[in-house]
Amino acid sequence: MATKEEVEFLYDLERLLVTRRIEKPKGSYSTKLFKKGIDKIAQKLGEEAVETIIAAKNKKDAELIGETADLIYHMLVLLVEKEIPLDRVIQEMMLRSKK
Ligand SMILES: N=c1c2ncn([C@@H]3O[C@H](COP(=O)(O)OP(=O)(O)OP(=O)(O)O)[C@@H](O)[C@H]3O)c2ncn1[C@@H]1O[C@H](COP(=O)(O)O)[C@@H](O)[C@H]1O
Repeated sequence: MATKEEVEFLYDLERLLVTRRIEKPKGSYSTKLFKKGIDKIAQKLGEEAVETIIAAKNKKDAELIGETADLIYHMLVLLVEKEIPLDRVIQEMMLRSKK
């Protein structure tokens, strides 16, 4: 069972990334991505997806967890760049839920 902190973490990270996109502080990896724009962000998301698939096939759990974390982070950066709130995606998934 996830803790409240774990459940809210992605929303906290989303808020931080929105701030990074506006303020663009030096030394931030997210700033680097936002400055390069959608093509670079989409390219990184694709790379991370491929690395996740490779990790899944190699059946190394720790590696797969790490690559999935990279993938989700880059997905969030993409959504923030496109100004699509994470809520919108969650709502779409809830509409599909048969529960
Ligand atoms: N979750 C992440 C996260 N996951 C992965 N990464 C970065 O994603 C990069 C992926 O590694 P790669 O080797 O593919 O890329 P690279 O060679 O570093 O860079 P490229 O030139 O290929 O773009 C690494 O630099 C990781 O540090 C992340 N960077 C930041 N976060 C979160 O974002 C928050 C804000 O980070 P900053 O914007 O850096 O302050 C942090 O507190 C974290 O919570």
